[in-house]
Amino acid sequence: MTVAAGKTILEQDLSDAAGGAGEFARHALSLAEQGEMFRSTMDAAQVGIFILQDRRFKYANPFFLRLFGFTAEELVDRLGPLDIVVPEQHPVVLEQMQQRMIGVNGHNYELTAVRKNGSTFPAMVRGSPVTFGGQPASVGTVLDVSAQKAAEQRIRELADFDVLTGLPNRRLLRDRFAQLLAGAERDGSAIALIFLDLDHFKRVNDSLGHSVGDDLLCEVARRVDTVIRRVDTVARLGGDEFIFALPATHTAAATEVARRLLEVFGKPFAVAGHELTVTGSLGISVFPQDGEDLETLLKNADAAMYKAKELGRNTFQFYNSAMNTATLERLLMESNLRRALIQEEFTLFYQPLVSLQSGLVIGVEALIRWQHPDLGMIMPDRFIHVAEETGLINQIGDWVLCEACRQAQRWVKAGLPPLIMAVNVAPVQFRQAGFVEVVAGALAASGLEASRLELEVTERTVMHDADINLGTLSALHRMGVELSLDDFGTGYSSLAYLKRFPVGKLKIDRSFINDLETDADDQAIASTIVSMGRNLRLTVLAEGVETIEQLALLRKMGCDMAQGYHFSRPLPAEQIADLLRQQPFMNRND
Ligand SMILES: Nc1nc2c(ncn2[C@@H]2O[C@@H]3COP(=O)(O)O[C@H]4[C@@H](O)[C@H](n5cnc6c(=O)[nH]c(N)nc65)O[C@@H]4COP(=O)(O)O[C@H]3[C@H]2O)c(=O)[nH]1
Repeated sequence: MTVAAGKTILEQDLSDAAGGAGEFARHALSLAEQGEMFRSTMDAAQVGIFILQDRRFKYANPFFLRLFGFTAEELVDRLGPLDIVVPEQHPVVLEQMQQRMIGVNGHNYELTAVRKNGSTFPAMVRGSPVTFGGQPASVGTVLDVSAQKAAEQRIRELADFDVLTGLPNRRLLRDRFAQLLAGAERDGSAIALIFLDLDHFKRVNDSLGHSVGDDLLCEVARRVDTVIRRVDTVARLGGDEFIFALPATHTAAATEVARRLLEVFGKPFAVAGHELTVTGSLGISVFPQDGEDLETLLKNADAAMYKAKELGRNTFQFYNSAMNTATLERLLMESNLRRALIQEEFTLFYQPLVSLQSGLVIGVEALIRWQHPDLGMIMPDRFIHVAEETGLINQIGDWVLCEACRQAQRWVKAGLPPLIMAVNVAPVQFRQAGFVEVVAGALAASGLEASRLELEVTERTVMHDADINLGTLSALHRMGVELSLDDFGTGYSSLAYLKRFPVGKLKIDRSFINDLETDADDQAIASTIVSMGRNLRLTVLAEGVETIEQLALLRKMGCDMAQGYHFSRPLPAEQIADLLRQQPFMNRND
């Protein structure tokens, strides 16, 4: 059987339907016209479309045949999905076929497809169960996603490595450290973290110029890399700061590595015709006694490094608890936070979200502030993590949601145009039981339409336990609430989950916008995210836009929206109202 098989099945199906219902005569189109319409649609479709029955292709449209390099005669009734997918993925394909047989709808999934000539490509496939001739069958689509995968890979590479030295950057360090931590927790071993800061590096930059400074950093990176083991990670945090993460390393072994690192600086560096003598100061913290997560260990290693500088530089110090009073500070903060909730010390500021097409403010992001009676305004970076660690974030987050929804309605009542209200949702809050109900409650109490609420979650939040989160995201999506991915580019940046999760907006992380004018890699990342978003029909917003040059570049890339100090800092509700009254308040591309 050939492509004609497709006709047979379709026609039979149509006449079954017509005979059964006795309605077909009333339809405007004849059977022949319907058949014609089917064929021309299939011929023109820019996606591979196939029909499967009994594990064999019964039909494939021209796009599909071109994609795989088969003729209809070679494929139809002769081959099945297992013949065009790499063997390792046969179990997945079999399971999917089984699901379609029992009538379960599929979602997008990725496969490595094999063409007739043996070459492979990443394919995005989706199937739906149907019945043909009274027998179960499935109809599916397939797309070649090589270009998107290449873009994803490029984003990840650019996002994970320091461009100057090629060493892992902070993001990759965070990922690697999470793995080390899981291992150390499993087998009860220690991890040492060494913070290296070059002594008087600024003098090199100031006296010999940045390019000599850069060359020196590369040379240092090369040398220190020779001192550590393969299992160790050295990362550059930026400037002249390097971090070493050493698994299974107790104090004695860490001392040994620190000595070797100091020796690295024993010989002068030959850089751009100069002989430079540089030394370094090292601070060391050890998991678990000096901290149980990367941030704490980094902070403590940093404190120890400062101590080493105080002691005359070119030496190392281990962290001890007297070096900072972080724990005490945290305890204080926790009880303070509880009181702040009761005494209503929190307030929301709002930062405009601007459409780059119209120049209008079409939404705001709610950002929490803590108006402390003695300390004044405290920014969220100082207390949100404590709230997350202690679970208080649920109550704080619920308050933020309700207040933000209420405020959005207050502006409408004051005669201002309706805005999108974007609210940050912390991972713990997102995963709490009943979160969907909390959102529904906030909407009902305020009267805000669901479509005007946008919840901002980070990539890491949704990827953690993706299946459970998919349930929550889908429930919110069904309610009509918009979902946006915050800090995009710093996590997984994966097409597969973007397609899977009902997300409507990507927010390009501020770290890619900071140096947009000068950093070609950041430009590549931002424009890749913009085009990825466009392909997936997602709105893309750039965070942290501070200059007109950044704005111009983003416009050129086709970015939809932006947010940042260039337009406005986060403001109290009344000032936002003033600003909205001046709309169109900015077409600041001049
Ligand atoms: N340098 C620079 N910064 C800019 C610019 N434009 C905006 N920002 C700052 O970037 C942050 C944007 O919010 P975010 O990435 O969601 O990051 C937020 C968010 O992760 C968290 N946060 C704030 N409010 C809440 C909240 O109600 N709930 C939760 N869970 N987290 C919140 O705290 C973070 C920091 O908030 P803020 O300090 O208000 O800092 C805000 C904002 O003031 C710019 O042009 N340049």
